[in-house]
Amino acid sequence: MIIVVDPEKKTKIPFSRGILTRSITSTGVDVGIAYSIAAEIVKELEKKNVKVITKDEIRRITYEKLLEHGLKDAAKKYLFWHELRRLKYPMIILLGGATGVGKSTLATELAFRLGIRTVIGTDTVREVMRKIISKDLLPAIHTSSFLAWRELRNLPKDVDPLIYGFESQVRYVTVGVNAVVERSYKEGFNTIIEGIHLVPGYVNLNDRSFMYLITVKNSESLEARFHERARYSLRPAEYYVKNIDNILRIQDYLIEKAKEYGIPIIENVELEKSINAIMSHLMEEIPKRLKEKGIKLSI
Ligand SMILES: Nc1ncnc2c1ncn2[C@@H]1O[C@H](COP(=O)(O)OP(=O)(O)O)[C@@H](O)[C@H]1O
Ligand SMILES: O=C(O)[C@@H](COP(=O)(O)O)OP(=O)(O)O
Repeated sequence: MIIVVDPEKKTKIPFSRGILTRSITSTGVDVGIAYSIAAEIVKELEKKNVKVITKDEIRRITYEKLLEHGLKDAAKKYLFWHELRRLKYPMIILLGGATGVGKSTLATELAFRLGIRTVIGTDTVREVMRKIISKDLLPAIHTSSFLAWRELRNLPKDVDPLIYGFESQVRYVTVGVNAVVERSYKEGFNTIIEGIHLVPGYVNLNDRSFMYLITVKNSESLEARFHERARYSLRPAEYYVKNIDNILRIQDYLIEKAKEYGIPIIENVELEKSINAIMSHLMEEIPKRLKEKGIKLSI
């Protein structure tokens, strides 16, 4: 067995091909190729009868192996994400977007790539609030975001009822969402929060938060997602398809807010491309924020 030591942190753990595969996958390399590169590295270490190795040595070997395989961009990303972990720079990534666009799917994949253990959905925050605050007290949170308008009485004359109702649910749920953001920031957790309630201008951003608006191209692709999701969840496609026009009107409103607040908009056509777009943006943005704090990445 090969033992991985970290003299700085005084840790000793058995070498895991799975851990190395995941850190290579975080660069966007296909998991199958990442696994075979990890296997190649293990084989070479065993051939040299290596018993103990440091994390820095693994990093160097992996970086060189990626270059050997012609994966120059992946090699650069590999060093970047490791440097970030060494710096202990906890990120709060926020994925907003209309119902069904792919937020939770992206959140799960991004968490895997970046080794982030905390993923929270705003619909979970809403569920907790529903338990605490009764429907009689706060009807707007006890229904879907795109139906909140139906629970309100005496709406002002000059407003769009759909957006007014949506904003009322967002305003209430954001109280809980901001509490999650604050705790993640204070505790220094890497966290991904995803949900319809992440609306630019409502959620409090900070120097370590990165918000993205996830969108779909059109009604047809959104409807396909509702049917796809219904295959493995109890959320019936019909319920969402029936409200698809209002859901897309909310998407138009979210796009306007994203433009107003300079939030990157990711049209979620292919999962891989969306993930790479978010990770590339993070790789550009994080060094800028670190530089503002006088910290230069050593890569
Ligand atoms: N880029 C994509 N291409 C195709 N299907 C996708 C993509 N992203 C998500 N999906 C599918 O669309 C459905 C809705 O995705 P989900 O993540 O549940 O949306 P949300 O969390 O935004 O409501 C899921 O079945 C998911 O597999
Ligand atoms: O309120 C809403 O629009 C959706 C948001 O969930 P996502 O589809 O965005 O995950 O929750 P629902 O009422 O379907 O439980």
